[in-house]
Amino acid sequence: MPVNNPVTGPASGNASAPASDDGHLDISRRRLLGTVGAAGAAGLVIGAAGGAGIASAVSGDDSAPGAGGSPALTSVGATEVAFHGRHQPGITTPLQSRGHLVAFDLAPGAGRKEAAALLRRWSATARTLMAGEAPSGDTGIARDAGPSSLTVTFGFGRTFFDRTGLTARRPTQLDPLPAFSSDAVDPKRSEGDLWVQIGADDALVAFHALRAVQKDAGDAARVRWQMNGFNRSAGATPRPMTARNLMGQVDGTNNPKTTDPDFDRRIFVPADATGAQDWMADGSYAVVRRIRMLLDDWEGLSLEKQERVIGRRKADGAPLSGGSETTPLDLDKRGPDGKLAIPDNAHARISAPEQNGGAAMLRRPFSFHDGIGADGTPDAGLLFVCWQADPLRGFVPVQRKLDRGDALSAFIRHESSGLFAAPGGAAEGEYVGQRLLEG
Ligand SMILES: C=CC1=C(C)c2cc3[nH]c(cc4nc(cc5[nH]c(cc1n2)c(C)c5CCC(=O)O)C(CCC(=O)O)=C4C)c(C)c3C=C
Ligand SMILES: [Fe+2]
Repeated sequence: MPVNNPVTGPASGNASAPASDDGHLDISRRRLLGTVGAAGAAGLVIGAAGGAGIASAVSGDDSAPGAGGSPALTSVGATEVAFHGRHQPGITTPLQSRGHLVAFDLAPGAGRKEAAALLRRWSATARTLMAGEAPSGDTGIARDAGPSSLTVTFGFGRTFFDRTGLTARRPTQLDPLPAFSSDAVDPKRSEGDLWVQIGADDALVAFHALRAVQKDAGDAARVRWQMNGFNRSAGATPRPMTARNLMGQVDGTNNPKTTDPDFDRRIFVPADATGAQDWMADGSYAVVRRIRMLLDDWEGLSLEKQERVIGRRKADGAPLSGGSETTPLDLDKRGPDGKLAIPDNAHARISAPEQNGGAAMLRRPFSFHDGIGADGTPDAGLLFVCWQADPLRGFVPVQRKLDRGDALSAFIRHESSGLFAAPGGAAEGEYVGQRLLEG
């Protein structure tokens, strides 16, 4: 499958079945949603052509295109991400074009037992849907579509541990994020006992998963907040390119790459983690921020000023110090006028790891647009999701620095915030979080 997110590069293993490095199953023999009904029909089976991930119908005569059966899936629908693996899916998976973020609070009276049953249900549903199969009693929303790179990722918020009697197993990494001076955070749309991130390359597949997750919650948990996001569709550009955000910037260039020697150390909790975070082995911490963009103000800036706010060219994302998109920033370079080529308050300079004691995170955002306000301004921006082995060595130092002097601050507003511990991936026969809930 063409990767629409070169920033994350080839991702680390996430498949127990034959899979590529990024957890996409190259050879998929799954029943399509809608073909597996109550009758358990011998449904259409797809096979993704090795490597390219292009689907072709191989089930039998009546499934061939034009023969009265369903036509082959397109490449977008055919791509499957493995549920089981060392890490949860949806962390190093290439950005999908649709996303839903949803936080739940456990219902009054629900404790560890109910939470364990819920995670077991959610994991079974995620596994089924990610394989392109239909759960029993399915809504049919995603009928006819393939897995479409669906990922479902689960995390635990700070408050989960007191509610389930697991306070002793709460890692210090879940301590509240510090308050930042530019925060305008709405507590009702922040945090939560449990968090689910859904991503897919098809809007109906993504919504289908959201409904399934909500239904599975049953009496055990209630939705606290929910947000919808999007990214560019796979195949929209002539070649795979780094995503753009709603300010029009190329966004994601300097993300850590899975091929970096220190990638795992920066993004994932070590496999031999001990103490209160032993259950977080191979997991990662997600910081989630709904960041509103003040687009009228931003779009009022000249191109030159916009580029100086970020420190990169808008057209191709190249640093203002020269080169192409992937050329490293030259933070010392000065122009003929003696001024720094990348201004001292440019976002890319301030957030660079070398300016923050090596602090790094894997940014994996979705854009959002929730309509136009009475004042005519779009309620739009970035659902900023970043992953790291420890927020105190990732998001926190960088945001502290940005808070003090980022030229971008005048054009954005952090409106909600969450910090969640996403445990390692579930092995076959396990559910996500089992080591915490049954350990
Ligand atoms: C605290 C972390 C960060 C927040 C919050 C944040 C918000 C934010 N960023 C952009 C646009 C861009 N960010 C870019 C780079 C970049 N941003 C962060 C961190 C936060 N951004 C980091 C760590 C980096 C990489 C720095 C580096 O290593 O050089 C860029 C440049 C291209 C790129 O490397 O991705 C853009 C563009 C927006 C619009 C935004 C809030 C809405
Ligand atoms: Fe940024």
